Amino acid sequence: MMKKIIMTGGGTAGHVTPNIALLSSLRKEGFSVYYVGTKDGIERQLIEKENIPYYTIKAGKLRRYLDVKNITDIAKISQGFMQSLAILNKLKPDILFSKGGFVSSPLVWAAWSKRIPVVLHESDITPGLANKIALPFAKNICYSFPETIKFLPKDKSKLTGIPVRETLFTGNEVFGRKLCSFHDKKPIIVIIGGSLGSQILNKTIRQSLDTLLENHHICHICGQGNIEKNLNNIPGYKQFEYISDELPHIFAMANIVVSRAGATTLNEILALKKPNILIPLSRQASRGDQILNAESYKKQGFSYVVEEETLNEETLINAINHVSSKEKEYIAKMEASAMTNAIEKVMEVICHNVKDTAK
Ligand SMILES: CC(=O)N[C@H]1[C@@H](OP(=O)(O)OP(=O)(O)OC[C@H]2O[C@@H](n3ccc(=O)[nH]c3=O)[C@H](O)[C@@H]2O)O[C@H](CO)[C@@H](O)[C@@H]1O
Repeated sequence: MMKKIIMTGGGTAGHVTPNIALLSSLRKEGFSVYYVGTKDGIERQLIEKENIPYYTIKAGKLRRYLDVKNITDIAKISQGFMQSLAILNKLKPDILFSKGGFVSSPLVWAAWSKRIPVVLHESDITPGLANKIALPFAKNICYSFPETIKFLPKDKSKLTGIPVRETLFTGNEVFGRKLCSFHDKKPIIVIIGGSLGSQILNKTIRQSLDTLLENHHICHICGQGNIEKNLNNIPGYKQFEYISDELPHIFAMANIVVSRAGATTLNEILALKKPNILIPLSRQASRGDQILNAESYKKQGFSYVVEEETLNEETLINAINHVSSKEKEYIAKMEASAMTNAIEKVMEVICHNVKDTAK
């Protein structure tokens, strides 16, 4: 009989693309795959493109602080829980795989209440809130940085790394250059402000554009709604809101990647061995997970880090000059890093849990 897996995770693409990376292995193992996300979340468009049946539930934001919105969000979470139960009753999955994000919480609780095994995946050094509160309900937790184990129950956690989509390794530099109309051989800087774009990064890149364009082409992924129309026709500068299918070609042509320090993108940059500059999201805007991710990469010699508070034209240009001059050293460090084969390791955890229930 076909085994069934429900995957969940959303809010930002970093909670979705590792799930996509697992799809072909899951199918090879005989799983039929279903996805649960929100109606309007980025997960919907990313998953529907993969032809996976998609079910929606309501999600409420979990907060670490008091806010009047907590009341409406609790109502949404309760509704999400009831919807999750209905989906689980209908699909009767063998396992739930959760990448975290607010949408995952009601589903994790509902699966646990129905004794469906739950496997969590955590990408960051410190677990996100949704995963943190899900820990007692999980059979196993897959994690990505060795440092994370101190936040997790040791007996049921496994260091797997983050699955990377296989298509990312199939990029073609020439396609990438064509896509951006970069006709001469100047080195290319690709800017990725995380899956949602980054205002501060966008501002600094645009302020520094004249200087940057003297010696480079700039491909700027600036996030939904962030295209600056009056910069559209500048030769050597190409803006995108979000890139799906063409991302492999964009990565392939990049000489340097300037990026936020979301764990998924970091892991992809490392897998593709791209010299990089990281600008982690500040502690004011997050729990500080990106700062820790970036510090870890810096310590291992993979990345040059510029703190958001010190980011300006001068520090950006200095960083680019530094990384350009040490390109070979950075690549050598990344090449020497232990490749973890995350897909295989996560698949082992999933299959182990399904076998356990079949007994
Ligand atoms: C603001 C916020 O909450 N950020 C968190 C979010 O990051 P966020 O989801 O923004 O960023 P990540 O770097 O983790 O993942 C982005 C994913 O989207 C893909 N991509 C991006 C741009 C694009 O145009 N096309 C595309 O396919 C990347 O290749 C990557 O696979 O989840 C990460 C993983 O838990 C955390 O480390 C981040 O702190």
